[in-house]
This record gives sequence, structure tokens and C-alpha cells, in this order.
Amino acid sequence: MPRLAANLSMLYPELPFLDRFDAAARDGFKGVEFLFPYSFAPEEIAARLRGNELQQVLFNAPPGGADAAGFERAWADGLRGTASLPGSEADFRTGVQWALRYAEALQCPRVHCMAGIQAKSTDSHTTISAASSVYESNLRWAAQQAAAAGVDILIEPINTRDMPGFFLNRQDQAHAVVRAVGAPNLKVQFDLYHAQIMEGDIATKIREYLPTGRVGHFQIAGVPERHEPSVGELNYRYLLNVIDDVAAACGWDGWVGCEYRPQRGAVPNGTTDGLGWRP
Ligand SMILES: O=C(O)[C@@H](O)C(=O)CO
Ligand SMILES: [Mg+2]
Repeated sequence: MPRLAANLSMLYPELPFLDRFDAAARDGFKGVEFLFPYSFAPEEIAARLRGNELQQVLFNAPPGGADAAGFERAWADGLRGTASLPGSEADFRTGVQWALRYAEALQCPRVHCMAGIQAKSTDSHTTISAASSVYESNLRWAAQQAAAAGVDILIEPINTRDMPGFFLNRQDQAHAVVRAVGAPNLKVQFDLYHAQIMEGDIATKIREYLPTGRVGHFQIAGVPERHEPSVGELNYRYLLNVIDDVAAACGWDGWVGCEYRPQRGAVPNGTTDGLGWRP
């Protein structure tokens, strides 16, 4: 079975963030991921990882803004990354620099840079081509900065129902960007939940894309409610087996993030009680 990481932004919602590391370790997870660490000192998080013998496998660069308070405000204001936003290049670079400092402190090998939500425009062709060119040049710069630290930069296609206007929505679009940028440490974060909503045919896409070496990470959740993978229309056992088989054949050695909202919500032990789906 692929290695499963607990997503601490979504799992254990009944606990304060720092206590979620202890809970994940108690539940047998060896890896964790989350969206943003910036409200906490890197040393505080590193201590939780060390104390629980957990690996940090992924987190996100800031969604926008220029400092820790600004990052929180940006998310609350609806910013979902700046990588494809013309005019936000300075915030993008500041965010990547913050992320790489945390990645070093947490010994985390992957940072996800969200593409961002495009402003509505009457001239959509010009908007898309300006966004594409900013996106590629920002990602090229980020990948260069991250290479020196041994970190992969990830991009994630996200479904337009949850994030209307988000720039990156499909696997083929993401792989085309990675090919165009041409940096070996720029990879795709293949979230099966978003992919099922946008395009389906998930097993075929795993078989198509994983052997390319361009997939850096997977995430799973049930569709459409984003609860436990066992709830909903995806056959997650079959899909985890497909990942396992293809990974063994091509030597892929990554993680699958459990990025779902527990069906029982924020009740005590709701996440733990819902973990029976794990193989
Ligand atoms: O799928 C998601 O929502 C996350 O992986 C993310 O990074 C943005 O919210
Ligand atoms: Mg995801």
C-alpha cells in the first residue's frame, strides 16, 4: 500500500492544530501534511514532528500577502495563491521564500504553490495568455530557488465547483505547464478528489501520468462530500492498488495525503473512529 499522510488542516478538527500531530501519530500515521504553518514558529512545529517521529511531507506556500498576518488575511479574503496572477509577482516571491525557510526547518521535501483565482475579464483570451506566461515564469523562478534546498515545487489542479475561477483545473493542463517550465523539481500534486469532479477516468490517468516522473504527490477523499475515501463514488481500494502497482513498476516512492473532512465532524475521536477505511 502507498504511504498515507494525515492532512492536519482537515483531520482532527476537534483538536488545536499543534495537538493534531500527536493524534496522527497515535493513529499510526508516519507522515503529515497541512495547508499553512505560518501562524506558528517553525521550531514549534519541528518539535511536534520530532516528538512524534513524524515526517512532514508537504505544505503550501502562502496564499497571498507579504507577512504572517497578511497570509492569514489573504486566505480569509479569498486569495488562493498568486502563482498565475499578473501584478502579484512580488508577493509570490516573498511567499516562496517564507515557504522554503519553513521547509528547511521542517525538513519537508515538497511545497505546493497554488495557482490563484483569476479576476473576471471581458477579454478572456488575453487574460489567459497573460496568466499562463506569469505562471510559467513564477514557477521557473520558484523551482530554481527550491532546487538549491532539495525541495520540489508542486502545482495542483483544483475543481471549479469548490474554487470558481481557479486557474489550474485539469491534469493535462498541469502536465503541460510542467513540461513547458522544464524544471526537474516542478511536479504535479494529483488530488483524486478534484480530478474525479473535473474529469474522471482516474485509474487511466494514474497509469498515464505516474510513470512520467512528473507526479510528486497524491491526495484522496470521498467524492462528492469530501469525507472519508470510503464514502462516495470513488473505489479508493482499487485506486490505491493502481497507485501501488504503477509505483512499483516505475520506482515512485511518494505519499498519498488523506485530505478529507471526517464525516463525524469535530466530535471527540471523530477522525480516529472514521479511520477504518485504511487498508
Ligand atoms: O485540495 C486542496 O484543497 C489542497 O490540496 C490545497 O492545497 C488547496 O486548498
Ligand atoms: Mg488537495
